[in-house]
Amino acid sequence: MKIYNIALIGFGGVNRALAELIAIKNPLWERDLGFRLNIVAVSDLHLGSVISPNGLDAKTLVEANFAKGGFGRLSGGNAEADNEAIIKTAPADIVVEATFTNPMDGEPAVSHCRWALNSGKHVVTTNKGPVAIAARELKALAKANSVHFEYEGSVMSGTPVIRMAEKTLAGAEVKGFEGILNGTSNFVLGRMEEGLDFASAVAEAQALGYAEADPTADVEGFDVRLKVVILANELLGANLKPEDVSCNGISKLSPSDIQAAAKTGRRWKLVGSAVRNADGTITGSVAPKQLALGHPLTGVNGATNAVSLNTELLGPVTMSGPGAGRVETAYALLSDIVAIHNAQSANFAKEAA
Ligand SMILES: NC(=O)C1=CN([C@@H]2O[C@H](COP(=O)(O)OP(=O)(O)OC[C@H]3O[C@@H](n4cnc5c(N)ncnc54)[C@H](O)[C@@H]3O)[C@@H](O)[C@H]2O)C=CC1
Ligand SMILES: N[C@@H](CC=O)C(=O)O
Repeated sequence: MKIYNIALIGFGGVNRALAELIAIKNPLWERDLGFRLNIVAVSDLHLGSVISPNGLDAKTLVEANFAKGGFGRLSGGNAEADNEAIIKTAPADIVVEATFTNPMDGEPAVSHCRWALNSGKHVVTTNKGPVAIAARELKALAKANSVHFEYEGSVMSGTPVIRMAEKTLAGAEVKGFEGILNGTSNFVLGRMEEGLDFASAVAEAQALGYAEADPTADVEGFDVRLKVVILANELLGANLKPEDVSCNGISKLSPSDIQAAAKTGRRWKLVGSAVRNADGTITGSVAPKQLALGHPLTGVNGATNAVSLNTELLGPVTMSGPGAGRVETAYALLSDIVAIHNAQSANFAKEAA
């Protein structure tokens, strides 16, 4: 049975949820997936950092309710985050990057990924910054170091849109897509339709763990813009940067706009889309749209996301599932680790044959 040592960079909602899952699900994963996870290091801006080569108790990490700098109290701990040393020197097989998404230049997460890959460690991440801004470089770095760079949770949380489109729909020829790609804004639009004001709806989304550290990214469309870039680059072979994608959010919609649309059987949705044009160029956009009841995205409610892929051979293929949430996103990290484990197991089997 395989044990993967992991280092957690960032210990907020998502990585904490992964630790919670590790505390209870390792025996199940060992039986069903063929591995267990052992946390050997954690580094967090607020809590500090800690390395324990034999492993930290996941339950204690989750339940201890550490205050600012609290990891400094642990053996091997430091009251300050020390990402570079942790990533480069912790005895980890996999670095789990779940710090804040920086929609401008992806830093410092891009550097976290570079340090890990250059140290021969796999990276799994839910952070959209490095994927939207530096995926090509990071994939090449992973290849050069014979490790994996996996990022299923960067779009639609634990709903496996990237792997589904790339693996299961290989050959179907994706020509474009449109989707609801931000759980917070979709949740906020739904709550406003029910009569809640914008600020209270955003506060609810924050409490539920859906929103970015700065929810401006959710409501102004910046988060969807990163996801449009990721999907367009992955599925359409584009080379878009965030600034190539036009972007408008939902903050200018008033409760009366939303309720007026509802009265006519329509719903406002924040739609992210990209299309391959006749000349081969790819155009991406993010904009609020009023959708009619029969549209496949109209009935997608709450933090649920959906994407409709326009394929040459199948026509539209629509996938829907959680787009945000702590456990839902931690599942994406697990699914990335399963992908690494399966690839490694296949390699070992090939070498042994
Ligand atoms: N929460 C969700 O539903 C989803 C989140 N994501 C992405 O996953 C990542 C993590 O999300 P959450 O855990 O919800 O965020 P969070 O805001 O709850 O936690 C982020 C943690 O990272 C720490 N941190 C920030 N910068 C750091 C740095 N430079 N070094 C060390 N630690 C640092 C913070 O102290 C915080 O504890 C974000 O990039 C987010 O965009 C992706 C899909 C869904
Ligand atoms: N804040 C994001 C989280 C996932 O990327 C959202 O609300 O969708």
